[in-house]
Order: sequence, then structure tokens, then C-alpha cells
Amino acid sequence: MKKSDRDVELPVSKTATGGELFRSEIPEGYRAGFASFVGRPNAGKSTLTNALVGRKVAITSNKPQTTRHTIRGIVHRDDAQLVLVDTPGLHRPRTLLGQRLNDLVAETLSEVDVVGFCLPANEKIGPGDRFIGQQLGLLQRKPVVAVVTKADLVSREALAEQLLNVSRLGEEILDGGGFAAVVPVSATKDYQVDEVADVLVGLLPESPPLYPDGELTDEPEIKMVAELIREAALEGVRDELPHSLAVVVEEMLPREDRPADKPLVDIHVNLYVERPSQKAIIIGKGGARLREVGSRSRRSIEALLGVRVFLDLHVKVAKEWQRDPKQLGRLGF
Ligand SMILES: Nc1nc2c(ncn2[C@@H]2O[C@H](COP(=O)(O)OP(=O)(O)OP(=O)(O)O)[C@@H](O)[C@H]2O)c(=O)[nH]1
Repeated sequence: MKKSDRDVELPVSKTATGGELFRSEIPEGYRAGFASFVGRPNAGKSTLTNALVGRKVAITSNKPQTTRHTIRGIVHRDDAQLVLVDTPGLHRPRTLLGQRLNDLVAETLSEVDVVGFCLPANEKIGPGDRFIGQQLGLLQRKPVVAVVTKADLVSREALAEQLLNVSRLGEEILDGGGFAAVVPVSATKDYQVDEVADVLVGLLPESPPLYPDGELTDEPEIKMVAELIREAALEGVRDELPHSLAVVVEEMLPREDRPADKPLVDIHVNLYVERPSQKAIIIGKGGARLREVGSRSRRSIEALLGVRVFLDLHVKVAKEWQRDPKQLGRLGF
């Protein structure tokens, strides 16, 4: 047994959700690395990520130096640690053009160990898939696993046919033998989710864990929650609110008097903007936008924490907070 260099001696720690997340022994043959799901919108990437990460989630916002991408979740297993990250270039190819896309693809090449290319079982392979596939073709020697999602929506025959079509696509777009594997999955019916994890883990390098299990404390958990809310709040209004939004989790506590099998975490959050006009943007007409931000981020927070969450969002104006060191400190910058 060997220990990771980074596996610092921490006391056994409990998260806000009660999970025990410390492990000091690393078995022989342990694998760890980064994977990223790509695929056109609606392909099932997020649902699969959530299903994989499930309750075993450990959240951390301490990004290791090897990646600048957002960590969606970490699958901790006895034999491996699979870190699921976003690769923006492949995620939303249509918003990027030419060189920039190529750069992002090259960046991905150096930063993830394996790519999971999601293709829905119930939809024909289309130009969007092909486009992403071609970009993946530029990732020389990077294993690409084709994940045929939403397998529950089609018959066995249709699934078999789609698997064949996907394999053919792999041979067409990837040099040297196509996809490393083609795996059907249903994230909502929990069919083959572990299989997807096994295949991805099998393609990771042997390595000690990138994130010590025991590192998880409430602090990075809170940062991650803030990051998720910030992302949801900026969705679609990034241009109007470039860097003017700070999210502060004021309190995150398990609610008392809940049955043990139905825990609930209360999260109180302030969103700070610089101007009243920005506040209006965040809140939206009749509060509609803020409600949407709340429900969208609540879903991802619940997936990450593995518990139900009550999310209480407030928007406040903190004038010119970016230029005021005192305010910056208070807002966690
Ligand atoms: N029946 C079924 N539906 C699924 C499955 N996985 C995802 N879906 C549904 O497909 C839709 C899209 O899933 P997402 O996981 O949001 O897809 P995505 O690829 O992350 O989408 P973007 O964020 O737009 O890129 C949602 O309505 C899911 O509920 C599955 O295994 N079975």
C-alpha cells in the first residue's frame, strides 16, 4: 500500500450532509483522472453526470493545477477516482468558431484523460453529433468512449441498430479503430451507469487520488454551491453582467427535526450586484428569472450534495464592490 503525496493527515471529517469522506489507504492499481462528457444539447450529459456521481459525491472547488475547468463531480470508488469536468469548447461548439475551437480542443487534449461522447439512443445521428465527432477526431490518441444515452426510450432492436451506427461513426471520424468503447446507458433507469464508470475508469492512468477524500470540509462545499448559483444566475445574461455578480452563501445548515432518511439542508444566499439595473436583470419580471435561477441551481446543488435542499436567494446591491477592497474581502474575493 502506498500513500499519496497529497494525502494529508486530516481528522475524519463529516460533511454537512453527514458523509464520511476520509480514506488514507490507496490500493495497488488505483486509478485517477479526468473525464468529460461532450455531446449536443439535451444529449443527457448532466443527467448521466448526476447519476454517476450520485450520493457518493465529494465537492471541492480547489481545482488542481492540471485543469482550469469546472468540476461537476467526483466519483470516489475503492479502486479509482473519476473527476468529471466540463470542457466548454466541446460542450457548446456552436458558440465558438475556428481557431478558438481548435485551441479549446487542444486544451482538452492536454487536460482530460478520457472523453465520453454522449449520443441519444432515440435520435438519429445528426450534423451536431458529427461536428462534435470531428472535433474529437483531432484529439489524437485520446480515448473517446461513445455513450449511447436514454437507452430506456427505445426497443432492444433500435438500440442495437444505434450502437452499430455509433460504432460506424467512430470508425469514420476517429483514426485508429474508432471509439475505445460503445456503451448504452439509461441514467434515469439506472441501467448500465456503473458500466459507464467502469469503462471510463479503465481508461484512466494509474495515479493516487487527485483529491484526498478527507479534504472535503464545509468550506469548499459552500464555495461550490456559490459557484453553481453564480453560473445559473449568469445564464443568458453574461453580457449584461460580466463580472458584476458575487454570490455569498450566508448559511448552510441541515434542518432540524427531519426524519433521518429525509434530510434537508437550508441554504441562505445573497447575490450581490453593483447597480439596481443589474438587480432588476437578475430578478426578472415579477421575480420570474430569480425563481428559475433558484430552481435550476437547486437541482444541481441537490445532485452534488445528495440531499434535498431549500434554497433561499436574495439579491442585493453593493455599489462598486469590485473597486472596494473591504467589500471584496467581505464577498470572499
Ligand atoms: N428517458 C430518459 N431521459 C433522459 C435520460 N437522460 C437524460 N434524459 C432527459 O433528457 C433531457 C436532457 O438531459 P440533460 O442531462 O439535461 O442533457 P444535457 O446533455 O446535459 O443537456 P445540455 O445541458 O443542454 O447540454 C432531460 O429532460 C433528461 O431528463 C435517460 O437516460 N432516459
